[in-house]
Parts: sequence; C-alpha cells; structure tokens
Amino acid sequence: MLALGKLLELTLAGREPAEKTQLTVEGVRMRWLSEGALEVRPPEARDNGLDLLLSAGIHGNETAPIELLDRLLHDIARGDLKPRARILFLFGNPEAIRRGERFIEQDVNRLFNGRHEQTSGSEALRACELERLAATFFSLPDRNRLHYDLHTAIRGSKIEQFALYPWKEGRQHSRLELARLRAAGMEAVLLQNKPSIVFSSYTYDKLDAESFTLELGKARPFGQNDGVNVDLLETRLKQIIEGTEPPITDEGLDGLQLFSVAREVIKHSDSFRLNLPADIENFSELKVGYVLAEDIANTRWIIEEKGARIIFPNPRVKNGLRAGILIVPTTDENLA
Ligand SMILES: O=C(O)CCC(=O)N[C@@H](CCC(=O)O)C(=O)O
Ligand SMILES: [Zn+2]
Repeated sequence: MLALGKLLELTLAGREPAEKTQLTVEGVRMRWLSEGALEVRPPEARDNGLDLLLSAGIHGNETAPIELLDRLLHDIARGDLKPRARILFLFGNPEAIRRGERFIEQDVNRLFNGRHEQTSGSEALRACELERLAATFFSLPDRNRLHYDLHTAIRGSKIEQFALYPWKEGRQHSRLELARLRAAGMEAVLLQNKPSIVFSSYTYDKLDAESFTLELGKARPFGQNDGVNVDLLETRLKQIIEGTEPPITDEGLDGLQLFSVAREVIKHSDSFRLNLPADIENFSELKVGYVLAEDIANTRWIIEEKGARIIFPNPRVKNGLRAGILIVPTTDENLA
C-alpha cells in the first residue's frame, strides 16, 4: 500500500510524510496537504465531476468514523477502490484524536462560520485551517459538491443513525439527498431551520455543498467499535467514490423519520441545571409541562411542544453554547 494511505498512522504519530504526493497504479493521485488532510484525485478521463469531502475526528474521541475513513483510504491506496470522484479526507482535530478526547480546550465544531476569529488557541487555528482546506477543495467550478462530517454521540440513542441537515436562507433541503442518506442507513434526519457554527453548516452555507453531520452510534475508543454498524454507509460511500451508486429515486423516503428544531437549549450561566437522568438516550420524548432546565435568575426551560424529543443533552458545555436540542416531528412537504 502507498504510504499516504496511512494518513491515520501519520496523524497519530504527528508525522509529515516524506513524499507529499503519490500515484497508485491506476493513476489516482494522493496528495498530503496538511496534518490529517489528504486529497485524492482520479485520472482526468475517469473523473465524474463529484467533489466529495469526508471528515471525521472533529471530535477526537469519536473513533468509529475515523476508522471508517481509514479503511476507505487503505482501499484507495491499495488500488482496491478506484475513485471517479475527487475526495478530500480530513481528520478534524489531530491533537484531540491522539489524546482520545472530544477536544482539548475548545470544541472545534463550535468554531466555524467565522467563530474562530473571535477566539484564539490551537483549535481556533485548526477550524480556520479546515475552512481554508474545504474552501480550496470546493473552489472548482461546475462540479457537484457533497460533504459528510462523520460523528458518534456521547450517549445512546433511541434512533441509532441519523443526520443533521444544515439550513441556509432561500435554499431548500433536497429530497434526493435524503433518499441517498436513507440508502446509506440513516433512520432519521433533523432539518435545521437557522444558521449554525458547525463544520457542515459552513460548507453548506458558504461553499454551496450538500452537507450533513452524520451520527453513527455511540462514541468509543479505537478498536472498540463493534457496536457501531456502518456497513450500509460504507457500501454507499464506496459506490459514491467509484461512481457505481444505484440510481436514487426521489419518490418515497422509505420510512426516514424527519424532525425539525423546536428550540436550542442554550446554557447561559454556571447555574444551568438540566433535569434529565445522566443516562437519558437521544430522541427521548419529553412531556408538555416538563421543566427541562433551569438557569440564572430563575429562568426555566419548560416543554411546550407536543411530541418534543431531546437530542445531545449536555450540561457541561461552556456558557453561551447549546446544551441540547429540542426537536419535533415534521413532514416532507417543504423539500425540493
Ligand atoms: O452526543 C453529543 O452530545 C454530541 C455529538 C456530536 O458531536 N454532534 C455534533 C452535531 C453537529 C451538528 O449540529 O450538526 C456536535 O454536537 O458537534
Ligand atoms: Zn461529534
């Protein structure tokens, strides 16, 4: 296998490769761009016009998605997977990956869409670099742009695999992309309804990609991901990469559950208290009238929405950040 196929090993060791560019026997060019960043380019005659950004390890302890990208890269470097798409592989937070932590000082996935400019430190610099790498990658005209930012969650979930679809004023969510996600094993999609500071929102909003955060299961250390079944996603990604994806029909979404955001629960102060059991699962339902959280000056978050569910509850986030998302079921009537 070509040495550049070992991007994860290089990243874990904090090493630069001796050769920055390598060619597979099929003429696929692999180019190391920066720590945890590698571009794959098919020979021009095989290029099908898709630019695919695959990122993982934006949170360093979410290892199943990192292992998945590592397998895809190995296959490409060995010549077993023959890309027709241009691909950018990104391991988001190398230092956090080395330490097995979600982040070191700041959550990188709260530093996009300009947020990194309002702060300092190595993770702000990394967010800036990830924006630059993505912007350069998605700068070629007349190409299809697709970004999957792969994650696993802190807690268990009533719905194991789901996607979050960013929002942009005047842009409709694509039914075709949702059908593709369904085929890739996603059981639900949260349709966002306002701007956000996560990586997928940056590439959706600023770079015109079809972008998604994908949640694939529960976060575990390297080598302990048997419980995270990414078979359907892995198969679909290989088909997308090789240009052999079965045609997606835009008719039924085949049971894909759709949700919209009712409210983001923001932690405003150190007095913030979340009234949920520590082991509550994502997508747990909350009854109308339930006092979900309390914060400074007797402010209370009370459930008003029928059918409300909670995802990503986390009272330990920094003040000013999202400590959970309240979601409600929605329909497919506004899809393009
Ligand atoms: O389990 C959790 O609480 C967080 C899992 C995770 O990292 N999710 C992403 C979602 C990004 C998005 O909103 O699109 C995150 O919180 O950064
Ligand atoms: Zn994550």
